[in-house]
Amino acid sequence: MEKIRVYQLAKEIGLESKELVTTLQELDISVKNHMSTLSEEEADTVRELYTESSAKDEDNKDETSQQQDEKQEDKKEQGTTTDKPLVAPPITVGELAEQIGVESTSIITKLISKGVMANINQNLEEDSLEYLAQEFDFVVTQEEPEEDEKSEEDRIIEQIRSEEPKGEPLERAPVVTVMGHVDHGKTSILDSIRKTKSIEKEAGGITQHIGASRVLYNDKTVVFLDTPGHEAFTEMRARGAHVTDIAILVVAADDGVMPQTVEAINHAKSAGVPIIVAINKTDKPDANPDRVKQELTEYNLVTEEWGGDTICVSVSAVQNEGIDELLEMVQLVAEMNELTSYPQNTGKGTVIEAKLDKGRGPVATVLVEDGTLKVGDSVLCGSTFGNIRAMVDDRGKRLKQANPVTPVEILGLENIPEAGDEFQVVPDEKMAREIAKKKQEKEREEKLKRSQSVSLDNLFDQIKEGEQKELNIIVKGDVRGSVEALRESLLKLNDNEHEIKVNVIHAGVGTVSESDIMLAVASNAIIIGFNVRPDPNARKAAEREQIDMRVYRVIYEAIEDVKAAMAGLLDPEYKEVVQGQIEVRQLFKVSRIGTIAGCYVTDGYIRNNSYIRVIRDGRVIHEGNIKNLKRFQDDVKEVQQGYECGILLEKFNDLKEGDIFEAYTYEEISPDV
Ligand SMILES: Nc1nc2c(ncn2[C@@H]2O[C@H](COP(=O)(O)OP(=O)(O)OP(=O)(O)O)[C@@H](O)[C@H]2O)c(=O)[nH]1
Repeated sequence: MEKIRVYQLAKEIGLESKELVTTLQELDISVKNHMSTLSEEEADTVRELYTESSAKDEDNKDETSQQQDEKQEDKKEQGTTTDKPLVAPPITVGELAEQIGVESTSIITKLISKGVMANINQNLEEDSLEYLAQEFDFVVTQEEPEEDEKSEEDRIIEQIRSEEPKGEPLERAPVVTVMGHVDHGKTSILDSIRKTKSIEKEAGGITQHIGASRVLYNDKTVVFLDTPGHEAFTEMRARGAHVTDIAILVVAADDGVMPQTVEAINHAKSAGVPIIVAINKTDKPDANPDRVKQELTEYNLVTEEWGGDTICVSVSAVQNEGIDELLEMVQLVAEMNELTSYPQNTGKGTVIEAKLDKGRGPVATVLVEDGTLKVGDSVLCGSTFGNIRAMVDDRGKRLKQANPVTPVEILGLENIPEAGDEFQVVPDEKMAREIAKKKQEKEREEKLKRSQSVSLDNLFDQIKEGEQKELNIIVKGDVRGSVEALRESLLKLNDNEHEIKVNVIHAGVGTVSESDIMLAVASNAIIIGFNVRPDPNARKAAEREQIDMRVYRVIYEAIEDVKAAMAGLLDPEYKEVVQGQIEVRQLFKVSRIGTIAGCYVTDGYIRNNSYIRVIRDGRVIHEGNIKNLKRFQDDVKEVQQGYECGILLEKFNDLKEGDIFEAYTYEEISPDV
């Protein structure tokens, strides 16, 4: 039987897709969004309804809301406030999802069923929040910070915002990030979109690479962030910025789902950003889009033609094919999420990138997400400030003012802000300077206090204090089998009666990378590695961001540690401290002695009593002791970074050039007083 998509039927009967989705849901016809399909019969019912009886429709609505009211009453009666999560407004859909541990899409769906259209970056109104509290079992607190605890900055910004929103909301352009595995064609898709749809075609300008660019499709603008990949996306998120509205996941049709595809899926999901799949390279003879769709189902991305609600578009970036449909889908999803802004508000938004230009001083590209930014405005931008001296858009055009959502390069800041920093127009420069100074001090203090990120050591205390209701874990391992085994065992911990829920937000094969650390920061997660080590940059990032990262060689031990931490029984007396990284450059086989490794200390130092982990291609292949540490002919106690040395390991000779030794030791943890 012929099937029809919701948006097609909506077009046919002259309705907005979202209105039709709401009506269908009220009629108990199971649809998720505009891409869901309807049977001929269901479509006919709807057609009849719209031609015959709109009154009946109204009745249905009343009934549903009455039922909902009753349900809410019931819940109110049963409701206790003891162990429910506390949620304090103002809060966005995305933040709420994170706080109460549900998918943002579930919240959005619930809101739609109540006739409220929201996207994940939208602040929830009191009514909606109360309604969601009933549905998801949390408690809304009105906990405002004590008046005198509020910083000057909060007070001023609050005052500015208290007069908002001003005027009517206007539809705003969606902001899109392209993600996917290396070489699957992210840049090619972006290029093809820009080449065929760039606004410059109409305006005659020249594209400037300022970090984000606009394209025009169906007379509507779509903003693309120029740096593809989930790393940049999550780095911004880790800094608290929620810029992306939609993620395009690029998967090459001849290669299928690869490790970074999975990473991108999990990064987008944990941010609650809707995913549109672009199956690329469909021009290749060995392209197999069906295999890609099949593989995606493993990650709960089921294409709508197979009954799911994931939009998959076949494209060929090199032949510019499918690009129109891809943009059409982006606009449909944007329409469903009802992205709006208030151009009459004071300008605010997010920094996309920033640099120091020799001639022009600090230059930042910002996305104006709400309000209007004008030349001459005083702005607070992260912990710096300034007066906007000039603005240039992505076509190299000088602007006097910028509306949402325009990417603009701004000049006039005192210092270089960071990507992900928020900017806000404030009444005058003096105020901006004062607030910025206070903000810098506060940031310094906060940096010192930042040990509050979750760790197995403080988990139990946080559970007791009600701060932690779930434990997010990122699992990395050497082979898929062990990653899956570890993931499943961790999830089984949910069967026990612990007061905390374990979520594995990402599980992947390979070393722990910097992007895993960023995901951990953005999602307040710990990292468990199995037979893999972090790369040096990841280790430094984990230290800087104070992420709890643990590496095991036995699955059972990892599970036991998490279990013990949940029960408050983890009582580590020692912690591992990495001393240095050493590269094996040459091997000397000496009979009766063994293999001596000619090494170079690339980072830190090594001692003759260090423990050594031998790492090959990111995998741990041996752990043990040093038998001999030498500089030339002499035994030495320590060798520092930048020096060569000879190392003979105890009980291990199966070395290869290029192996990495990680030197480490254990330090006693002084008991808390
Ligand atoms: N045949 C064919 N080749 C494509 C298509 N899209 C991209 N390629 C090729 O695939 C290779 C990788 O494309 P990129 O666009 O650089 O891929 P990417 O995902 O941005 O790669 P990284 O930036 O390295 O992560 C290039 O050689 C492209 O020419 C396509 O639709 N068809």
